[in-house]
Amino acid sequence: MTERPAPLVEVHPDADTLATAVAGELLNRIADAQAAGHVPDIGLTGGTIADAIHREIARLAPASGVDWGAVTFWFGDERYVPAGSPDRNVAQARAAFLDEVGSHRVYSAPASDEAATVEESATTYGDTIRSEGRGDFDVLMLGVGPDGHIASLFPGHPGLDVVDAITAPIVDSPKPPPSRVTLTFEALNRAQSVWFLVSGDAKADAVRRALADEGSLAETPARGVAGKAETVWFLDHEAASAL
Ligand SMILES: O=C1O[C@H](COP(=O)(O)O)[C@@H](O)[C@H](O)[C@H]1O
Repeated sequence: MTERPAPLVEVHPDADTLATAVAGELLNRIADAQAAGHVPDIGLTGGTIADAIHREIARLAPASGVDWGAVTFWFGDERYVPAGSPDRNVAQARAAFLDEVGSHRVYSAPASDEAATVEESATTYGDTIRSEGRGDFDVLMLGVGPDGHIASLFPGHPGLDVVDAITAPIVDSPKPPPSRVTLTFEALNRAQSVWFLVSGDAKADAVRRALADEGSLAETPARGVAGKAETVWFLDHEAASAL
């Protein structure tokens, strides 16, 4: 990775205030990009704090001035399960805000009833990124697991070693469901802004390891991603408690 700005840490009192702050900041970024004549590419994530942020986006959307037809949404990872499954990250985001705001520029890896294999799903998603996107996210949001995983890049997992590809199939994820598609480090590190979203004391040690001066990417995959223009860790007090 080329030299990147040092990460910033922004600590909020609790998960609710964190969600409101991130949602408001994202809406501002999208509106500013659109005002400058740009159609931003935004990377979404799954997970608990992401869901709270998405619901805040829906609440704040009417006053945001965002043109929902002029912003493209992607997912850092997706679960290879049937399209109707609530386990799909895209299903979670659609239910929380995408359907409500009427966003149609939404891309995720094909579901298990849309692609014959998880490998095919990963290849198709990579092709879609090349054909429909710039491959350079304006803002990429990433949840972080208690083990330090981001997207579907898990500690000690072969997915960490994929190079020369922007997507990878994951067949034995330690967190269910086992079959997933993830963006690789190579793709994640093309983002201008990377925002890590973390709440709860169960993740405090992962946050500490990710931000420590020394440490291994194999143990804490979150260490392997940084934005070209900025990296911000949005934390609540509990997630920041080991810093
Ligand atoms: O499996 C996943 O987990 C992480 C974090 O989820 P959380 O429930 O611990 O918040 C998420 O960022 C990732 O996109 C997802 O597929």
